[in-house]
This record gives sequence, C-alpha cells and structure tokens, in this order.
Amino acid sequence: MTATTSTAVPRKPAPPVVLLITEALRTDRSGTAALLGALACFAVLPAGLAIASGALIGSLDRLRAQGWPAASRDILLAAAGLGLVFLLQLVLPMIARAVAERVGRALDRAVSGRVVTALAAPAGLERLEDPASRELLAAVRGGVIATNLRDAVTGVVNIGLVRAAATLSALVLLGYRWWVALGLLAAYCCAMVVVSKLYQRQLVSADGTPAGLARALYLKSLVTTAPAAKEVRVFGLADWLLGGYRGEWVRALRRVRTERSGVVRVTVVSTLAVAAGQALVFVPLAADLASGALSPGRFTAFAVAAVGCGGFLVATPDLLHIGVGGETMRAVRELERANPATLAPAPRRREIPRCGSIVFDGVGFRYPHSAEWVLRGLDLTIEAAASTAIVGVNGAGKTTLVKLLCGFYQPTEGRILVDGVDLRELDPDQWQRHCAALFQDWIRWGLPLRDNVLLGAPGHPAEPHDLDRVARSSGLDEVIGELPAGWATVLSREFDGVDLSGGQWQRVGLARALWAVHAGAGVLLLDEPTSALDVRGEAELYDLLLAAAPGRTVVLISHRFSTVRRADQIVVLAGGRVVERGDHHALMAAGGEYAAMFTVQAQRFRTEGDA
Ligand SMILES: Nc1ncnc2c1ncn2[C@@H]1O[C@H](COP(=O)(O)OP(=O)(O)OP(=O)(O)O)[C@@H](O)[C@H]1O
Repeated sequence: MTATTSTAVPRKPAPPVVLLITEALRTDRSGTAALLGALACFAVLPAGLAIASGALIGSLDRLRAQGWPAASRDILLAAAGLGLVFLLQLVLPMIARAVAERVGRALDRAVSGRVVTALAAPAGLERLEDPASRELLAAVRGGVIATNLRDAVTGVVNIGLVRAAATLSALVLLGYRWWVALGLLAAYCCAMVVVSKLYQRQLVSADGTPAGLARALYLKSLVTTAPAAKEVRVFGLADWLLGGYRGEWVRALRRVRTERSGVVRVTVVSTLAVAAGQALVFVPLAADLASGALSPGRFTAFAVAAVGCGGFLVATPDLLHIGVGGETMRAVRELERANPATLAPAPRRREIPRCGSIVFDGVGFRYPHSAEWVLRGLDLTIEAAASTAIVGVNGAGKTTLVKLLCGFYQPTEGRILVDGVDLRELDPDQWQRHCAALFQDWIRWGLPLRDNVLLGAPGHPAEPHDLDRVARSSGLDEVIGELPAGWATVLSREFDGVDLSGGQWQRVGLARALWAVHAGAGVLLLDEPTSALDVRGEAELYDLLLAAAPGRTVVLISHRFSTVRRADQIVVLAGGRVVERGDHHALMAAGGEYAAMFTVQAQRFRTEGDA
C-alpha cells in the first residue's frame, strides 16, 4: 500500500465580520436581515444629504431669478428631502442598535448552548481537559462571551453605518472629479490598513488574557468560598491569595494595556493626517466655485459628500470588539468541528454484550498533552460476574485503568475487549450506562437525598422498597434515620438543608452506584469506596455491596487490604503493567509485592490494636 500525502491547503479563515454576519443570520434570520436592511438604508443617507442640500441651494438660485411661487415646488421638494434625510439619520441608527442588541443576545444564547453541547456530547473527557476548550468554557461560564458577541454585533452595526455612508459619499464625489474621490479613498484605505493592523496586534496581545484573568479570579474566589475557608484561616492564606490575585490580574492585562495606548496614538496621528487630506479637497472645490465652474448647489452637494467621507476615519474600539467576537465564533466552530457527534448523528454501534469478560490487551496509555506513559503493555482479564481488586502504590495507574474502562479516554496502544468486542465498536453512551461507578471524587449533589440516589439511573421507576434495599446495602439506612426529613432531606446547607459527614456522603455515593446496578448496569466500578468509612463500617459494607450486585462484574480499587482480600481476583499494578495476580491466598503464598504490602498494613493494625 502506498502512503498518500495530503495536499490540502488549509483554508484561509473567513474575516471576523463575515463570520459574525453568517452566524447571526443562522441564529436570528429576521433580526439580522432587518439589521442589514437598516444599514443599506443608512448607507444612502449621506449621499441623499449631499444631493438634497445641493438641490436646496440650487433652488435658492432659482428663487432669486424667478421669484415665488415659480421656485416654490423646487424649494419645498428639496427642503422635504433634507428633512427626511435628517429624520432617517436620527432614527435609523437607533433602530439598528436596538436590533443589534437583540441579535447579539440571541447569538450569545445560541453560542453558549453550542459550547456546552459540544463539550458535553463526547463520551470522553479529552475535550473538557483541552486548554482551548477550557478557556471557551470559562468564557461561557463567566459571561465573557455574552459581552463579546453583543459588543461585536453592535460593533459591526456601528462600523457598518459609518463605512457604508462614507462609501456612498465617495461615489457622489466621483461626479465632481474622479481623481479627488479616488485620492481620498486611497488615503482612507491606507489609514484603515494601518489602524486595522494595530487592532489585530492588540487582539494577539490579548491572547492568553482570559486564562490569566481566570487564574486571578480563581485565587480571589478561594478567599470567600466555603470549601477553602478552613485552610485559608488555619494557614493564614488570605493576604497571600489576594496578593496573588492582584499580581495575576496586572500581569494578564499588562500587554493589552501597552498595546492599547499604542493603538490610540497611531489612530490619532493617522486620523489627523487623513483629515488634512480631506480638507485639501476644499481647495479645488472653492476654486471651481469662485471661477463659476461649479454652481453653489453643486458646490454644496460635493462639499457635503467630502465631509461624509470622514466616516472612513472612524476607528473605534468597535474594531477590537469585532475582532474578539470573530475569534470567539471561530473557536466555537473549531470546537464543533472537533466533535462531529454534535453536528451529525453517531454511526450505529454494536449492542453491549450483557455479560462477558473484559480484556485489556497490550494496553498503553498517555494522557492527552502528556509524554508520560501511565500504562504500558498492560494485559489483564477481568472475569465476568466476579470481583477483581486492583492494588498498587499511589500513581500506579489504577484510576486511569478505570477511566479507560469507562471509555473516558481511548487507549494510546492496544485495545480493550468486552466479550471479545473492541470497546471502540460499542455505543459509548450505552456502555457508560452499563457501568455503575463510585469515583474517588464522587459528586455531592446539593439536592434531596432521594435525588442523590436516583441520579444513578435517572428515569428508572423509584419503588420505595427498592430504594430501601439499596439504602441497606450501602449502609445508608442508619444515616436516613437521623435526617430531619428522611429521603426528602436536602443535602446542602446552601439550600436550607443539612450537610453530612465524609463517611455518610460516601454511603450516599455508594447507594447511587447500587441504584444504577439495580436499574441494570452490569459492571460496578468502585474506586476507594470505603476510604471515608470507619473500620467497622468498611468490613461489613464490602460484603453487603457484593451481595447487592449478584452476577455483576465488580472492579474495586482500594488501599485497604481488609477489603481487597475478599475479592475473587487481586491484581497488582506497577510500572504501568500487571506484576502479580491471583486470589489473596495465592498471592500471600507467592510472597511478592502484594504479600509485602498486606503484611505491612496488617502489622500496623496489630501494633495499633496492641497499643
Ligand atoms: N487528567 C490527567 N492528565 C494527565 N495526567 C494525569 C491525569 N490524571 C492522572 N494523571 C497521571 O496519571 C498517573 C496515574 O494516576 P492515577 O490516578 O491513575 O493513579 P492511581 O494509581 O489511581 O493513584 P492513587 O492511588 O493515588 O489514587 C499519575 O502520574 C497522574 O499524575
């Protein structure tokens, strides 16, 4: 097979204005069409102003020559035209800006939804951990996108209003002397290129600013958030955090501020230079008026048009807003392109095998953006309908193995087979529903206890006796008895409920996983399920858990060997691969790493017990 080389040339990204208008049309077609219509109408107004004022001055000549009422029709028509132009010049921008607000808000809502969908849709966690996605998500959460897009759409309108009007004014000047009109246009274009380049530089200098600001706000939030409050007090961290916040904030904005002052200087200088050129147009105009080559009416029309061209000079922060809004839209499109699942329905995948062993076949894994191999050459069979305990020192890759099993990441090398079928071929959503899990960082939902458990299988009918059974199996029944409103108690002091101890919360997490098992999950993954429990609770709980998951494949990670020893199979991970496997007795008899770890822990318990 010959290797094919890609000759595709990367497409030039669309200019920000085009991106913004396309996305605005996609989101609010009628609003954007009205906006473009208003811009088109406004564009002809300066030309109308020039023509109407010229006509009015011309009609005054006629009045002098022919008197009233012969010249009355011309005067009244010109005056009415002028009045209409003034009125429209007043009203149209107001309408356009109001519609721009509406379109900007609609675009913001749509984009926030699109970002969240694009990040929530994939079964894996890679996207969420990608720095670019994190920045977008932070922007959505912090409402930064809202400001971006509204300002950008309003910016398009502001710039559109003045530039369109200036273009039409230049066209009117063509009727005077073509070289005057083209000369002015050329000068404006040069000034615009210089100023746009500066804004572009300002935009580039803002790169990384949101990340810097997010770090600063994170440090500030730690001073006031409840979870950090204890450590902030006991270690006296408040001043350090506030100092860090100020430092990060200033660092994040330093480059932007420096660039901004440069932009203002160059904008003022180029504006003055071009305005001087604009004033020069009045020299031939005045000469032609004096020589009689131009009538006062035509002189007025061209003079007004020359002033109208000044719109090209407007270089406001709107240019920056458009740039930032365009960047945001580009990032959102890129994010969606990277997640085709959000754009097209997923291809049909194979059904989940209801039972069967799970095989890690030569699996190697590196986290995205990391060069370190966490797992390498890992061969492991997790028997169906049996319990497998995974042990190893901190950082050995035990949790990573479970994350791969859940399909949060794809193996970098090798494959994971479920009953002989590659995990990649299974429907990821279905597979994840098939796995019930208690992770080390299980979520403490600030919701009633009942919801905290039922969220293990949302939509599954909640029969009271099933819930009670799950509560007994997870040791939650003792906790419920102490709660003021039993199952209905809200587990959050923030929402007028109660808070639980660490061990009690862990039982809630266990109950949630068991509820998923009750609803049909075939694999139960427990990552340190008893880390917060007292020794008494731990010993009995593991037996209860196994009894509550009959016929299920249980994978247990634990540093507590009194729990581990009960598993059907124990696997020792080290150096990214399996170094020992067997049941407790076999591994103890082998006298290897497991036996050493078990003996150290048992010794400690014995010593503490004797003491
Ligand atoms: N999201 C991540 N991105 C990059 N590296 C990670 C990520 N999560 C974990 N790691 C790295 O992978 C290695 C294995 O971590 P893992 O959590 O799997 O170990 P573990 O055996 O479960 O440890 P412990 O017993 O402390 O829970 C560690 O070196 C860790 O730094």
